[in-house]
Amino acid sequence: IVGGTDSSPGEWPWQVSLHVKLSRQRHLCGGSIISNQWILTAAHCVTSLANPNSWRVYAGVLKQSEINEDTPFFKVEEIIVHPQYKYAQAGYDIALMKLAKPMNFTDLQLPICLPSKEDTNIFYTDCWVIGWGYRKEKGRVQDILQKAPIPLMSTEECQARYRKRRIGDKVICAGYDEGGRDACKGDSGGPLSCRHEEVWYLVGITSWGEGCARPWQPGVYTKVAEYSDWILGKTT
Ligand SMILES: Cc1c(O)cccc1C(=O)Nc1cccc2ccc(C(=N)N)cc12
Repeated sequence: IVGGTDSSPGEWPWQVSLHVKLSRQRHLCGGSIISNQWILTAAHCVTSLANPNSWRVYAGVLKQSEINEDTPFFKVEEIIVHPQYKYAQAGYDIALMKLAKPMNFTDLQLPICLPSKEDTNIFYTDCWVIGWGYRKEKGRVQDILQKAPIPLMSTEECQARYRKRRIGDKVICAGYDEGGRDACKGDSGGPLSCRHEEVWYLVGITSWGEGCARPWQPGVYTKVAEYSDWILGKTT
């Protein structure tokens, strides 16, 4: 996250850290708890490593430094990538991870609500992007989970800023024209969370952007409301 601040314990209980363990282990992406056995993330996070056994899901953590060989994690039983995904900029950047065992919910690990597909007309005004990603383009993974408030942008405004790209209706953009606050590499797969009438909704999944926090280059997020049928079809 560029231009963010430290989160507090339990502030974002649906945020998970997705680690890959090969010879070494490291944080690759964020993800969101949507039920006791399912994590929603970005397809571009998992296509690099489709083998479920290489992944470790850490829930209820605030700092990466909390994670060591003794820290409990969830194994992944199954990874489902959207069938139309090719690469992030082309959309469909969404994937599901099924945990090998259902998790117990605690104050530090809880699910976030999915928006209903009809809610495409709610205008969210209290949205935040979170993650352990870079604080600048040539950065590195951060220790303390960062948060930043980000205003949503209309598809027309977003298309006007990304003239060389096709900004479809299955993505949602968020950012500041003056730049300075945005998601970045390492935040991918994490939630764009919006609070509406005291309830938090998973409005977007961090997907891509031209650089990070550049003026006139907003962040592009998978619009979760457009995938509720797909998600429910795969998880129920
Ligand atoms: C290509 C690249 C890097 O190599 C390092 C850092 C950023 C980038 C980059 O251009 N964009 C990005 C690469 C990977 C994930 C990203 C996630 C979010 C955003 C965002 N701005 N909301 C930009 C990303």
